[in-house]
Amino acid sequence: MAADNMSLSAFRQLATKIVCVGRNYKEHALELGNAIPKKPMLFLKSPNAFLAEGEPIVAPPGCQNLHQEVELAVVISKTAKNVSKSDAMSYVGGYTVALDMTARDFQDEAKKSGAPWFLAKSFDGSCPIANFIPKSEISDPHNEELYCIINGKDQQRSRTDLMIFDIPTLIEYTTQFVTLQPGDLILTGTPAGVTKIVPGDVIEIGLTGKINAKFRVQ
Ligand SMILES: CC(=O)CC(=O)C(=O)O
Ligand SMILES: [Mg+2]
Repeated sequence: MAADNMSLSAFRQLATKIVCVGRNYKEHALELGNAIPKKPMLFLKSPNAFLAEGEPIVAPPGCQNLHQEVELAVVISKTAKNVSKSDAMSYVGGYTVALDMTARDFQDEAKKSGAPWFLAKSFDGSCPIANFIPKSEISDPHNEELYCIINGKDQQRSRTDLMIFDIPTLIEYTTQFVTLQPGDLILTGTPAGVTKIVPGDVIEIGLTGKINAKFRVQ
């Protein structure tokens, strides 16, 4: 399938991993009392995390503090290993907007004990995604406005040029360690404004003028 013609279901089927970048927006790192990273901070969600529009967001068992994190996601179009920054954008097939749903109480507990964030970040349905946007529709992914509206009110809104590490840097850094495959996603980190989500909430995410998706919390 042509990389610029991938449907949501196609990249969902192809993806073997969702690489997530943490603390890539200064204001978000600071709102949770975290240090600004000196190099990209990566963690992983499995493809079980994908959730499409129409499917409900459900907190994992025992979670008392579920947070939303809206993020610009990059869809990889071809096998990528040891890619240089200057070549990196040729490995991008398109974009989408995703929610990095986070069981914040699980994460806080894991941080205290030095345990992995796996259950806080990679529970089933923890990555609601909007539709695929072909690369040709976004001339500069670092010049877009990302938003998250909860129950009709703005909760997160930010320019993507505020990312600490840009997309070529993230691809170069990641592919030193991990081979990215067609359909894999890089979630580029969330801006400030994460908050507690409760059953009945309606979360709208998007890129201004380009894409919008709506999810209900069960
Ligand atoms: C503190 C976090 O959960 C990091 C993260 O996912 C982010 O987007 O930043
Ligand atoms: Mg995140």
